[in-house]
Amino acid sequence: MSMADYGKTFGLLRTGAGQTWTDYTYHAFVEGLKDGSLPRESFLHYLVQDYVFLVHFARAWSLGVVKSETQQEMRVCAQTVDALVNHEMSLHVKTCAAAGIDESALFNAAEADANLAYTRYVLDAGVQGDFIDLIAALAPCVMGYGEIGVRLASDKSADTPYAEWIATYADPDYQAVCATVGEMLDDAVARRIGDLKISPRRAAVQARFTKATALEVGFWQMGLSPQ
Ligand SMILES: Cc1ncc(C[n+]2csc(CCO)c2C)c(N)n1
Repeated sequence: MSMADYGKTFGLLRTGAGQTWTDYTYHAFVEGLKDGSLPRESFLHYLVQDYVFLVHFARAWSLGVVKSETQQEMRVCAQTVDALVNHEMSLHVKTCAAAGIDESALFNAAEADANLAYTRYVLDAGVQGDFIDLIAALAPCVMGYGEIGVRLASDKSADTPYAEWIATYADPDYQAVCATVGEMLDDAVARRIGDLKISPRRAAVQARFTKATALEVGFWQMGLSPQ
């Protein structure tokens, strides 16, 4: 198993999520990206939904700016908003354009229920809770794709048309984003909670993380069945 070090808090939450983490990072959609067996139609359906997802995730990371209590937190959240809006979404735009789907069609795409459930769950975690509640719900998305990218890129036997997608998340720049978010999560926990392992908040923080992980599973599942 690829085990990049994304911090102590992430490690604790990842272990705590148990089988749900494996269901997410070894989902049939992911294995289809790895060996190239994922139908193009499913990939495009996923990409269109993922564009809408990223719009709402940019809103959630913007809420992170609002909930920040340190300059480091504000900087990381603001940088993530920039990365999402000005960089990550361009892969989607480029790939979809090649398939004849333009950006306004992406922006106005009808949201699948699994997509709506996930993004609004994360936004609500931030509205209802503090910075930790929000980041615990955001972490599975960031680190999960980091783990998936590294594992899929290390399989040299794979001949897949999804190599560019894999390379995006295996890229050292993206791995650095995961490490930075992991460090910020550790610092945020130290500042507000102390030792999460013995904190009365542990169960609630774990629940946020595990629910967001389960919603990632639902998102892959949605990607497998184009409407
Ligand atoms: C369903 C779904 N989950 C996670 C990601 C990956 N991702 C979303 S926001 C973000 C942080 C900024 O780069 C990353 C890595 C995705 N694209 N789609």
